[in-house]
Amino acid sequence: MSTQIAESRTFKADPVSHAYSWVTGRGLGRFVAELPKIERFEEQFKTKSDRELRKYSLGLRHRAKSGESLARLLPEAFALVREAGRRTIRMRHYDVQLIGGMIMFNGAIAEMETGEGKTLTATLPMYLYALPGNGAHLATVNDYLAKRDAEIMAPLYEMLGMSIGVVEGQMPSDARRKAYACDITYGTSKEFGFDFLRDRLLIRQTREQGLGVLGTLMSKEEEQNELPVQRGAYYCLVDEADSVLIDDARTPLIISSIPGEAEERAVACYRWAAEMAKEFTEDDEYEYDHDRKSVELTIEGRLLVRRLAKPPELDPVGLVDLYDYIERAIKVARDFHFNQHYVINDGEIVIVDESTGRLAEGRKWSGGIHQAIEAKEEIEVTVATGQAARITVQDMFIRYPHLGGMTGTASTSAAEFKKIYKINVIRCPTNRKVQRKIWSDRVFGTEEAKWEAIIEEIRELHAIGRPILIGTRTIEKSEHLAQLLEAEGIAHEVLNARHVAIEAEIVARAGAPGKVTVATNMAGRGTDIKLSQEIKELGGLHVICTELHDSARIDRQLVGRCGRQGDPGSVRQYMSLDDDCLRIGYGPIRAKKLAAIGERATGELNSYASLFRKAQRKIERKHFGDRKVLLYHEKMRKKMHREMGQDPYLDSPD
Ligand SMILES: Nc1ncnc2c1ncn2[C@@H]1O[C@H](COP(=O)(O)OP(=O)(O)OP(=O)(O)O)[C@@H](O)[C@H]1O
Repeated sequence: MSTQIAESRTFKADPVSHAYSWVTGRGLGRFVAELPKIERFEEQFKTKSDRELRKYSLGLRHRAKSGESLARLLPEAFALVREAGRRTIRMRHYDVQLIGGMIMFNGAIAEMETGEGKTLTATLPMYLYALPGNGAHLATVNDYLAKRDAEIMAPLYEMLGMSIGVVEGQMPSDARRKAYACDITYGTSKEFGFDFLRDRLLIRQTREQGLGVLGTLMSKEEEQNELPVQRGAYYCLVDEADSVLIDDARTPLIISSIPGEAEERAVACYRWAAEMAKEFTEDDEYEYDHDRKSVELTIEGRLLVRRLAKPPELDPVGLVDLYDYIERAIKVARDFHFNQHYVINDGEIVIVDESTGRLAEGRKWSGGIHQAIEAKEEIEVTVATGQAARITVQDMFIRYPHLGGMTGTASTSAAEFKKIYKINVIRCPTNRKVQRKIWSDRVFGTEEAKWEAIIEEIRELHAIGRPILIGTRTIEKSEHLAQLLEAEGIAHEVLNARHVAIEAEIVARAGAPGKVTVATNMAGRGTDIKLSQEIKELGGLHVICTELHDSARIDRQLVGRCGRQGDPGSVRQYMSLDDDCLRIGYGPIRAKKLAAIGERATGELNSYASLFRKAQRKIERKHFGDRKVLLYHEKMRKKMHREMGQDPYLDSPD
């Protein structure tokens, strides 16, 4: 299949009429041709009892296990799932959702507009791939979505005799094994990846009949007769495929080896330095380089390090190392802030991705920064020990012989998907015509002028009762906007992606009359915003984008919160000449010049809008380049390991 992105097509709303009136084009034609076959089976299934449907499903399973191709079984399987959906959860898959399901079945990424019902669409390929009994996995971006989606869809699967399991963080091994033993398993890519690594370590340990690294990693009970939890990789459907396969591609999942004496000493150093950092003041004991964001102790600072009281564990540590620990502790105290750069979940530091505002689970800062922050926050210091096992998110998914994806925003990265994963992106038509109105961009000279105009727009729309959702680039900026709203006396909610479950509920209510919600772009992603008739008549939800992100995909995520399922809605993009994206895209010199123009200007500078989008494309190209380099290095690393007869996942250097 070649990379084909079909142009937008107009469809008749499915529940109203069975007849579909689209212009078939390249890429979609063969899927459209399957629809009448599915409908014929559906007619037949409508007359069957629940028991008969289940029996039919068992028959399909038997045929798949006997080697009948899944592609041949597709019309029957999809018709069964559609009928089960209608009976159990009162949702009959739209024709466009059947097309989405076929795209995902065929190893491609279905790009479906936000709100088009990806959760329901996923049941189609998941059921079909579960038939042969090798297990079908659905990877979501967080535990909350895995659990929520599995719970919603469970009655549908169960009616067809399929078992469904969820893998969550903090789950014991036997519960994990049970979840993987199910026909269908929902979980995050992080959990799937760590389970793969733990199993691999276990298998090696069993083979070597020794305790080795893992012997000490596991508890006593686990040591006895521990079995792998996974059954191997067969089919994985990746939800929010752009975010997982592209944004998180570089994230390595790492299992560390056991700390020894040296690591215990390192913990003592981090803790001591964190406690002592406050004794040092800028320009007296240390100098701070604002461009490089680095800290260097002065002579006085070094003398102070010598004088400070130290616990006995630090006796063997050289002075030069102690200077490093102190410099790092000062840097962390100055530059890394709780609730802005990181949050603490279950006693662990979780990085807040500054470009998306999303929690970057599993990611760590390097160069001892992560540990220095842990010491500052007085939580367990996870010393950087040797790696017992590692895999990148990219590698983990490449292992699945059958891979599919779904997302609202992939086509801007279609070339990258093709190049890195050899996977196509196919855009799915919408069930109802998109009614979202894109209001013209507004560009201002300074951030201050921009905020003023934003507040003005909020005030006007709020006065007529329209709900407004405002997306900011960082948590800090969302808090700044919140203060401005406070000063205006406009009641609002602020979401910073800290509590995924609660925030999903708040986003769900963002469409209520007069609601003003401020959020980083990723907060509440995957949550449906329902509108009342009254709000629809007012024009629906209005979305304000306060700045361009490093990637157009992330902007589109926010845009997609309104105009869902044919609802009315509007969007406006704001920019200012001192925005981060100009600095990152064009470098500090040109950015300074632009900012100076902005300082002098008055009123709106809307003709500059294209300059911002150009900067964004430059940043996207740079990130794509970085990811290609990563892929090359990973490939070379694995090749080297294989040539040396080693396991690329277990024998990695630090
Ligand atoms: N075939 C259907 N019949 C009735 N309701 C449906 C159907 N498909 C989806 N829906 C409803 O549409 C809403 C949106 O679905 P869902 O949240 O899965 O969309 P989404 O594509 O995942 O959105 P996002 O991209 O924002 O995550 C839900 O309330 C769901 O119940």
